[in-house]
Amino acid sequence: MELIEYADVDMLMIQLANKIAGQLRESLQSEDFATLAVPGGTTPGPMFDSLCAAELDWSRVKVMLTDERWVPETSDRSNTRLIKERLLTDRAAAATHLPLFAEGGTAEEKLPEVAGPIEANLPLSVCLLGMGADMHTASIFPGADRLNDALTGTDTLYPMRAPGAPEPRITLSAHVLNNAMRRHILIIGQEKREALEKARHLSPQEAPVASILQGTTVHWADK
Ligand SMILES: O=C(O)[C@H](O)[C@@H](O)[C@H](O)[C@H](O)COP(=O)(O)O
Repeated sequence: MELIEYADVDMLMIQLANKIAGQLRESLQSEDFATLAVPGGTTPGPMFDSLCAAELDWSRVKVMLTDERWVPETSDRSNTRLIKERLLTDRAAAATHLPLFAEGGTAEEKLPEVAGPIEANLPLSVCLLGMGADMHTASIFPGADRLNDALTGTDTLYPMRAPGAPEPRITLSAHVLNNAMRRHILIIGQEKREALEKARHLSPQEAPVASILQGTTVHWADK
């Protein structure tokens, strides 16, 4: 794991967006398509605001979430809504969105339908993850019902219910996250920095983020 500290959050968001845009361009030099996975939550919005304006051939980029809350897009908890509003806009409106949510059923029922197009576009060229102070990443939470499957199974997606998550979730597996060609984590603030340090000495069961740290670049700013 490599840790990059930035002078402030604004600097981090701009430089990380440049880095990801550069890596997508690099992928597009040798591949017909590039695949980008991004987290939802409250942290990455400003990074999306920069990335969506990046000059690259977005028509050859497929964008997906690392995980989703199983709520309709009308909910302000919807990560799909977040990326539609802040990432799949401007130049990036030309990208193809591979949805991690489908109306009309539970995550368990809809999983095969959602998994098909995602599987057809793996491995991920670039994977950006978030992390919670409880050391979850994507929706792989400590204490979750399918924790072990998501950490050790070879399926692409797992439905997930966890005490720390207010609604059912769906998440890419650690297997898929670890097979990404390039992996980044974006975290802000002292609490998450301390959680990350702690996670490095814990098992993935206790600290799921520990399962994807090898070869990952962590981007951090205090505020
Ligand atoms: O849907 C989600 O919640 C995410 O994808 C999740 O894994 C997120 O990255 C962390 O929970 C951090 O969330 P914050 O950025 O809101 O702290």
